[in-house]
Amino acid sequence: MEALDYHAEERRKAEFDVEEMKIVWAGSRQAYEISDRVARLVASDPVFRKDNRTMLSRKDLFKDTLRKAAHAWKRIIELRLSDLHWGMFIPAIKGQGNEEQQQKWLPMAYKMQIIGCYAQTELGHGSNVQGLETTATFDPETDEFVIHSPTLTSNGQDHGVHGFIVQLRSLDDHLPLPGITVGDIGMKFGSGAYNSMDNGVLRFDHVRIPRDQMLMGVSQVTREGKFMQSDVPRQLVYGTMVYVRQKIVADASCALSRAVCIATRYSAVRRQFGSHNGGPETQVIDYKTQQSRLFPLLASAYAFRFVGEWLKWLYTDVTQRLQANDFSTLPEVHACTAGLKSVTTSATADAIEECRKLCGGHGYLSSSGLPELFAVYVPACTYEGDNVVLLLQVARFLMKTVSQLGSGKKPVGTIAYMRRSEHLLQCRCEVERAEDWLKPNVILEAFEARAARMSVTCAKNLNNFPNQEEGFAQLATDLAEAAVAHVQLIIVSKFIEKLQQDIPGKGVKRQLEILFNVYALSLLHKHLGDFVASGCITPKQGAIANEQLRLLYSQVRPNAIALVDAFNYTDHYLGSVLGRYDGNVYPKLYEEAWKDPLNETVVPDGYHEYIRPILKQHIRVARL
Ligand SMILES: Cc1cc2nc3c(=O)[nH]c(=O)nc-3n(C[C@H](O)[C@H](O)[C@H](O)COP(=O)(O)OP(=O)(O)OC[C@H]3O[C@@H](n4cnc5c(N)ncnc54)[C@H](O)[C@@H]3O)c2cc1C
Repeated sequence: MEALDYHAEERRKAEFDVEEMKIVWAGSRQAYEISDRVARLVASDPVFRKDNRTMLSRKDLFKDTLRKAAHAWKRIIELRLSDLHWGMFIPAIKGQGNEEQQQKWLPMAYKMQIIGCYAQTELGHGSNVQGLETTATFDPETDEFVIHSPTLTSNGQDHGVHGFIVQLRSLDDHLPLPGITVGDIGMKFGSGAYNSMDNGVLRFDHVRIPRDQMLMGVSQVTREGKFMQSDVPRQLVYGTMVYVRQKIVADASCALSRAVCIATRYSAVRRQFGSHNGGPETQVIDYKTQQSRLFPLLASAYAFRFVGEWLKWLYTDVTQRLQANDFSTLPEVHACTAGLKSVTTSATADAIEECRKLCGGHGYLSSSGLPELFAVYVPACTYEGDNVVLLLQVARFLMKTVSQLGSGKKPVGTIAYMRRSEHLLQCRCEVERAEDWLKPNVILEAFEARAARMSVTCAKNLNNFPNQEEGFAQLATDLAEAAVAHVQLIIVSKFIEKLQQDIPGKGVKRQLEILFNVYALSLLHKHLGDFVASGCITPKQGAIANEQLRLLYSQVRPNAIALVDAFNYTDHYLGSVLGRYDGNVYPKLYEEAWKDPLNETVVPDGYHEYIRPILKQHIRVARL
């Protein structure tokens, strides 16, 4: 019997080759084949079952996650799959360790003979790394460091923040070693999500480690206790930073596309109002308000995917330059990756919540998959640099660039547009009709002009303060907004570069052009105040952009289901009744409800104890 597909009609409407779009989304045919194979392997393996997660206690959830991780590791070895992406421990050794240390620690870490974490944040300090209080004091008599928290002892000299490898637990019985207090920080946001793992709480009480366990890639302490910078330039650590941020941006496109896939499929199944003569009600995806909330998110998922792809290239480029002792692009790369981390993660966190609302009341059910996705995703706005703190770093870079404009120092890479600041500060947008807003060069210039003008205005306003730091503190909000404008320009320009490539497949490029226009014009609409206030466009041109956006939504509509099918997500990966590939939502929602332990008895536990006595009592009306 042929399987039911409630989305079949939607899929027939698609105007492009979905299989080809899957390859564009994955980045290459090979990447597509690998991700498809791994996703199917995981989906068909009962150990990776996840439909019961929200019913498990914290301890069972944690243990179940360990079981899955161990099984995943076993399967990776059995099937000879290549590297997993390791979060922070391995990148820290790679980025901060010297060659000898890398040779010693990395093979063990890759084989999981040692499992590490990255412990930097303290209760008192996260963003302000210089404010960390744990100390490492060198003892020349024993050739050891004494690691201690909080600050009690010191040799009187502060040499800044450095990485150390400290063994926390015994490799035999997993007990914490002497002087180490280690545990879990406590229950975290949401059910499932980060509660499936332990985020550590850790204290050191005069813990001694050999001197060579200080990560000595960029600075070192000699046998005599002399602190020295190594010959290797400090900037080398930036390679690791670009790698980690590139991964975070790629994760943003995954989380966002996952939420959008659920909301789009459900919006095509869900019907409300509009029935004529007993006919079917309107699919909610046909409401313009639904489209104007959903389609920009769909377009953002593609935009983040492409900028993430470009970041992979940037990582290779930076690595090659660093090896050749060329540090010229580092400030720009640092600002660009910090900004992209901030903007893509904030947008994704907001988008997941919007997708929950787009699914109405059912979006609030755990079985929609959205609550856990939200809980898992939102800390990305905080870890690896708080998003606001990162934007302010970008703003500092922008202010420096503006201040150097007259000096002959040419801005490079993603800030190269500032070379044309004279033009961008006075150019006029030439849009007269709605279709003028479809031209990539028109959009690009509007975004460049907005970013340049906001930065230059901030730089001018800073001069009104007695000193730069005071100005920076007072104007922080404007500066963060200027940084957002700069980063959105980067995303828009990388989408344009993607469209300039050869993209095969019937109708594929056309769909991407439509999505590009939706992405850029919806941003323009959202930030209309910036564009108009900085004089980049007139209010009328803003209204015309909105008109064009409405037309674009109608073009996305018939392709919406196919555009989310192109993500190639298995039902197992989505973990959502609402986002099922076949759209068979209602019977499955009903089935899910009966799995809840509350439904194990028809009379809930607690009724006889608490509710019945109230119902059966003779209520005495008291006179006050
Ligand atoms: C799920 C999760 C996993 C984590 N994993 C790790 C890990 O493995 N290892 C590790 O070491 N740490 C980890 N962390 C900690 C994380 O890196 C820090 O929480 C993060 O760097 C933010 O620092 P903070 O907590 O000090 O925030 P704060 O800096 O205290 O932020 C509080 C508020 O102050 C604002 N703020 C701070 N400074 C400024 C400023 N200069 N100007 C304007 N506003 C400012 C922020 O925007 C924010 O709104 C993890 C955190 C989470 C949530």
